[in-house]
Amino acid sequence: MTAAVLSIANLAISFHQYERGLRRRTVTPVVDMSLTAYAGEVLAVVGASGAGKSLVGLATMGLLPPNATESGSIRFRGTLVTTADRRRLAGREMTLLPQSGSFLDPLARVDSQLRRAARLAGLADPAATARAVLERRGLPARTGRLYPHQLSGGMTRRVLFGMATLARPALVFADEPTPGLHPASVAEVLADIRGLADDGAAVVLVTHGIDQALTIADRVVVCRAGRTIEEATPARFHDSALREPYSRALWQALPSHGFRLPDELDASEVTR
Ligand SMILES: Nc1ncnc2c1ncn2[C@@H]1O[C@H](COP(=O)(O)OP(=O)(O)OP(=O)(O)O)[C@@H](O)[C@H]1O
Ligand code: NI
Repeated sequence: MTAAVLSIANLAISFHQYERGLRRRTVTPVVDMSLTAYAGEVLAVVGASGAGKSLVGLATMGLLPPNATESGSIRFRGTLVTTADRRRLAGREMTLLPQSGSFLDPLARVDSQLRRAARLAGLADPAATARAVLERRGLPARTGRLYPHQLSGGMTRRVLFGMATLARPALVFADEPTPGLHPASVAEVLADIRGLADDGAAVVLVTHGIDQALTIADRVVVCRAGRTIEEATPARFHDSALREPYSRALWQALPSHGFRLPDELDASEVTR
């Protein structure tokens, strides 16, 4: 039986901002998002820039800024989790795999950051874990002595991947882990993500690379303007099976389909 690791239902996220003159303004970038990620599966989350995908990841990890309010529910392994619960789970039983190395501390060497992550995850021997992560990710031991700015793009992403997976989390929320990487590294990231799911984790993969996601995902959720509007399997992610015009437009805009954009959608909304 596959178990739901993450279940998000009707999530809405608003921000309260004070404008000049102390007038309060509320913006609601996430209106109604629902998704479920199962153990052993890759759930791809796609949609235009600004649709609210990253905010869902931050909310899942309990990392929304203090001026955010949230409604709806988030369950981890069937249990409703508050923001405090999520923070306790983050870094241990669920992790965020961020897009860029700016997530790393620029002033700390790689090995000390890996040790810190291992301590946070409650692992017994942080130093041994740090060494093992480098080896498992195919990085020479001396990588540990380097600072983030001394890493190449491919090395950075291996370190981030190693950091996000060192405690074998039940859930990995990968937020656009591939942009800026050359094709060989992209293939490696995707294979690694598939491997995490095959080892039993639930993986949420936020991506603009729909064509690549379709090759490794079990299901695809389409978001638009703060709502999840449709879910499909890769086999049914095509013109004639998708229900929503917007989802069909995403499919039509895939490079393999010649960037054919319908008139009612402009290119900036569909591609990036
Ligand atoms: N702290 C904040 N205060 C106010 N608005 C915010 C805040 N953080 C995010 N937003 C807004 O929420 C919207 C959704 O942002 P989010 O980063 O989740 O989009 P996304 O779908 O991940 O986009 P992309 O594909 O470009 O990464 C954006 O319009 C953004 O400006
Ligand atoms: Ni994002």
